[in-house]
Amino acid sequence: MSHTPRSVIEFSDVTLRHGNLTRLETLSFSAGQGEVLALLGHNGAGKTTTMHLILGLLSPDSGSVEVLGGAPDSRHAASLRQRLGYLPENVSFYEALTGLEVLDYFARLKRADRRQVPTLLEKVGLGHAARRRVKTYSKGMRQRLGLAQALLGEPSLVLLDEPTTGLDPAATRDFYTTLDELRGRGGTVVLSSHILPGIEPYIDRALVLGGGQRLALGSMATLRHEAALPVMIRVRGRLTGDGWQALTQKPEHALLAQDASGAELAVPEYAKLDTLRKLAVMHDVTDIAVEPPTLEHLYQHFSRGAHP
Ligand SMILES: Nc1ncnc2c1ncn2[C@@H]1O[C@H](COP(=O)(O)OP(=O)(O)OP(=O)(O)O)[C@@H](O)[C@H]1O
Repeated sequence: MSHTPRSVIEFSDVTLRHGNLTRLETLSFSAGQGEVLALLGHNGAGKTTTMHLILGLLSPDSGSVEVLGGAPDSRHAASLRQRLGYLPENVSFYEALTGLEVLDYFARLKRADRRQVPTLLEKVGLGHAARRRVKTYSKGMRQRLGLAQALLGEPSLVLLDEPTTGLDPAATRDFYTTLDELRGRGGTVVLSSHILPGIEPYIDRALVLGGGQRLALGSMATLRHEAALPVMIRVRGRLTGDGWQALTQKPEHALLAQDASGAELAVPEYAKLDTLRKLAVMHDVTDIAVEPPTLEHLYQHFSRGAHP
C-alpha cells in the first residue's frame, strides 16, 4: 500500500509585503515528513523570508502558513520551537566559550538532553576541537558547530540557510550524509543553497523562487520533464562518415562542438534513444557519454529573467 507522507509545512497563497516591496507573492508549496526540500533563488528571491515565515518570525499579510500542524506565529510557537532546528545564514557564537560550552548552552535553552552534546560534536567532526574556544575555529568549523546546534533535540524539522557556505568538499559531503541520517529517521529538511553542484543526490525536491514567486517546484525528474531541456551527448572518435553527417544535419540536433577527437551534440529528450542507436553502430564512434541537464542547468532555465 502506498504511503502518503504527512505534510510538515503547508504554505497556501502566502503574500508578504514591506511597504511597496513584495517579499513573497501568493506562494504555495508543501513539504512532507522525511523530505529534503531545497530552496533555490537569486539574492533577494525570498528564501530567507520563507524560512522566517516557517519559524514564525514573520507573519503573512494574506494566505496561511502551517508548520507541524499549526500556525508558527500563534500559540503553537512554543511547542514548535522544541521540534524545530534552525541554522541561520550568518552564524555567530560567543567567541570566548568552547564548542562544548556553546552547544551545552544551546541545549539548555532548547531544553534538549545535554548528554547528546559530545555525540553531536563528534557527528559534525568537531570532537577533537570540542574543548577549544570558538574564537580559534575556522569558518568551516563554526558552520559545523551551527549544524550541531540545529540538530539538538532530534528535531522533526530542520531549516538550514546556506548551510554549506565555507565548508570544503569533504565537509560538504559529511554534511549531506548527516542530512541523510536525519531524513532516514523521518525528519524534514528545508535548506537554501547557492552551491548547486553536488546537491542533487541529497534533495528530494527543489523550489525555485524569483521575485518572491514560485518559478518551479518538483523532483529532478519533474523539473527535467517541465523544462524539456536537451540532453548533451558527447561522442568520441574521428567523425567523418555519412551516418554522422546525416545525423548532425537533423533539424532537432544541435552540433555544439567538433574537433579531431570527437563532438558534442544537444538532442531533445524524445530523440535521445534514436540518436544513441544510430551512434552505436557507427564505426568511427569509439565512446558515447550522455549527460542529462543538471540542477544547475534547470535552475538557470527556470530563473532566467527573474528579478530579485
Ligand atoms: N528586513 C527586511 N525589511 C524589508 N525588506 C526585506 C527585509 N529583508 C529582506 N527584505 C526584502 O525581501 C526580499 C526577499 O529577501 P530574502 O532575504 O528573503 O531573499 P533571499 O532569497 O534569502 O536572498 P539571499 O540569497 O540574498 O539571502 C528582497 O527584496 C529583500 O530586499
